[in-house]
Amino acid sequence: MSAEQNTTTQNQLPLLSERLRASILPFWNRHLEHPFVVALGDGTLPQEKFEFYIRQDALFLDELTKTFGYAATKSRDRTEMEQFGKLLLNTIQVELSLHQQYGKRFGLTPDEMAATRMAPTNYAYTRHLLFIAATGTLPELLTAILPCAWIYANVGNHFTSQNLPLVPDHPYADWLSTYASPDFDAVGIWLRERLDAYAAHISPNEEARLYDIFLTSTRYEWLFWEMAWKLEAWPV
Ligand SMILES: Cc1ncc(CN)c(N)n1
Repeated sequence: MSAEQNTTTQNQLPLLSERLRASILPFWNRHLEHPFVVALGDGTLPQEKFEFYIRQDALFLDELTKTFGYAATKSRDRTEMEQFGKLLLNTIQVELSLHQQYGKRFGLTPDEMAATRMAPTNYAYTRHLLFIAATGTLPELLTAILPCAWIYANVGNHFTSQNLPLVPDHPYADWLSTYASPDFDAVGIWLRERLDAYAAHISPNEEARLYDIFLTSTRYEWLFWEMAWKLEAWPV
């Protein structure tokens, strides 16, 4: 089956997830061009910036984990509930533990990691996700968290498999290979499948809201790189 047939069925519109991504396409590749991401990929990112990112991201992942818990409460399908449970555990066991390993490598104690305060962008992004998780519909929630999985898989794959061979002793190889792994790719694919499965039951008003949510999460993902690049702090 060709890539085109894969995302569309004959004589039909592209799938909802593809339409959402098409709507933000001008922003999509800007993630790969962000100086934080470029330096992460070629291994030149100063440790201070990566450490800042890791500390913030550990706090982010605590909140992302909760969105999977909310998702399970909004589902009526046992297989889906089970998968949300797995995603919740996976976020803690794979992603958070990766961050803790980096923390250890940088000489940070778990207490120091936990004492980190959320920077403004991280706080705002996680409030956006938690608000939708708590008050939105399941398709809204899936749409809000989809850029997290999709963009990170895109970044991981960009710097590993096809495009740039990693330099020897790349300091962030573990991070890149986690997000380039087929297991992580599968998270985004599954979220897209679920969202596309709900698409037939979504009203035009609801669909317009999904575009807005998807754009907001995508913008916050970009702002998160920016936050770490600039070591963002509360101005007052
Ligand atoms: C900010 C952010 N977005 C997404 C991911 C990938 N779960 C992450 N670790 N951090």
